[in-house]
Amino acid sequence: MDRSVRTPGQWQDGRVPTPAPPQHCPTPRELDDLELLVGGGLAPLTGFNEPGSPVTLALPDGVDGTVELVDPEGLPLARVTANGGVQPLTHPQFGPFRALHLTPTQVREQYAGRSFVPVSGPLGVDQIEALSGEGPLVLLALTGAGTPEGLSPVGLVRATLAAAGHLPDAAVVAVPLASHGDARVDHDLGVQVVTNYADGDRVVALADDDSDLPDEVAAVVDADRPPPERRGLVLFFTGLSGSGKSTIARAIQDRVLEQGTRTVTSLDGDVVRRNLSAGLTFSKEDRETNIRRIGWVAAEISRHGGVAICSPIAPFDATRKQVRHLVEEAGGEFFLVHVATPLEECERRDRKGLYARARAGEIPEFTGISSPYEEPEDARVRVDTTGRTIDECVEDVLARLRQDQLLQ
Ligand SMILES: Nc1ncnc2c1ncn2[C@@H]1O[C@H](COP(=O)(O)OS(=O)(=O)O)[C@@H](OP(=O)(O)O)[C@H]1O
Ligand SMILES: Nc1ncnc2c1ncn2[C@@H]1O[C@H](COP(=O)(O)OP(=O)(O)O)[C@@H](O)[C@H]1O
Repeated sequence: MDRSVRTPGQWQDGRVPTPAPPQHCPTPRELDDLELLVGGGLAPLTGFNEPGSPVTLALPDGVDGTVELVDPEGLPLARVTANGGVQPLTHPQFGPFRALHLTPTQVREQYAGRSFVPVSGPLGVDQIEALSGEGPLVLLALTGAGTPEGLSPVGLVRATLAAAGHLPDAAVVAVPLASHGDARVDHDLGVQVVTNYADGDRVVALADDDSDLPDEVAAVVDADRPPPERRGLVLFFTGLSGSGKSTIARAIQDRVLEQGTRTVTSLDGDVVRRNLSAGLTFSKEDRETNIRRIGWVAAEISRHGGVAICSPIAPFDATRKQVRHLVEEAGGEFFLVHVATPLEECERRDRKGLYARARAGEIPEFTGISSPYEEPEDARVRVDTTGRTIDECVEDVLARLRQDQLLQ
């Protein structure tokens, strides 16, 4: 028999392959928990969803058996069984400072006998001074989602390395201890993780400190979290068709370009629909996809310190909040403007004749006529353009931007 020929659905040795489990990409918090679970940092916990444990994993509806957890690039990291048990598959290999992500066992091999210092923010000169008499140290940079104070996870490692340069003998280890949204829980979990890393060696708690940062640390903080006027900014206009979003957005874009200190990308509703979102309809689902795409691009722009000006209708509150979350996670500032021109005025303008066609039933699911618009309650500026000049409306937005020190 030719062993190279397999009956479809059979391995070479005749076994029938079991179907691959569904894949799921966890949240950043869950990915951090997974890394600690697999490495033994959360011992005695070894799996997700143990009774009373904050280390939980939420799976999409309809997924209840074994699941393969993948990182955002699709690399399979672990299999998780229905009861939360974790079987590791691959260790994450990429990501900044990956070499500093050690397990408690690796830390034992390299640094047993040192004193351990949990670090969640940039170290000030007084804290460094206090640590300099403590002998050989391991600075545990607590980089998990939501834990670093005023810094990104990478920024915290860079700031801790800069501080270590001021100490006689300090190694830095990155520990992805994530916040679970409750101070008490976070504290208890932190103690558990740090105890696992120190394994009986001394733990040194940092005293509160409002002293200056050493120059090298301050430079890291400044680059990682620039002041508002240099931080990435997403100016997001929402409102009915014809309310004035594009008109105001274009004028503001010109003002920012005239100042010459920022790069600007425009993500106008109509333009996006001809490019990034070509082919999408105006169903609720497609509108949400459209806004999430705009939000994703805008968040990336803000991550690099640029200004993104978006002007889609964006009628759904939950989708707008998702965009806010994406942008804030990227370190950008999300500035929502509600162009609150009432339907009657938009319909009176009817620049493109769309309202008339929608009323005639020629355009289904038209916002304000046959599709809902959910008014935002979290807008920083609300502008009703009725009876006002374009300049007045633009000034309303610019004034608030200046007040919040987001533009000069
Ligand atoms: N059914 C329906 N409902 C609303 N709008 C419609 C519709 N069909 C076409 N148009 C035109 O498409 C523009 C809105 O696209 P957006 O991408 O901003 O909409 S959404 O945010 O995805 O809801 C909108 O442009 P603006 O006037 O710039 O808002 C309309 O000209
Ligand atoms: N104060 C104002 N601010 C903005 N647009 C105004 C104002 N007054 C009248 N308009 C007019 O209303 C229309 C708004 O269209 P547009 O900016 O394309 O709206 P949208 O992008 O929300 O669909 C334009 O023709 C604009 O000239």
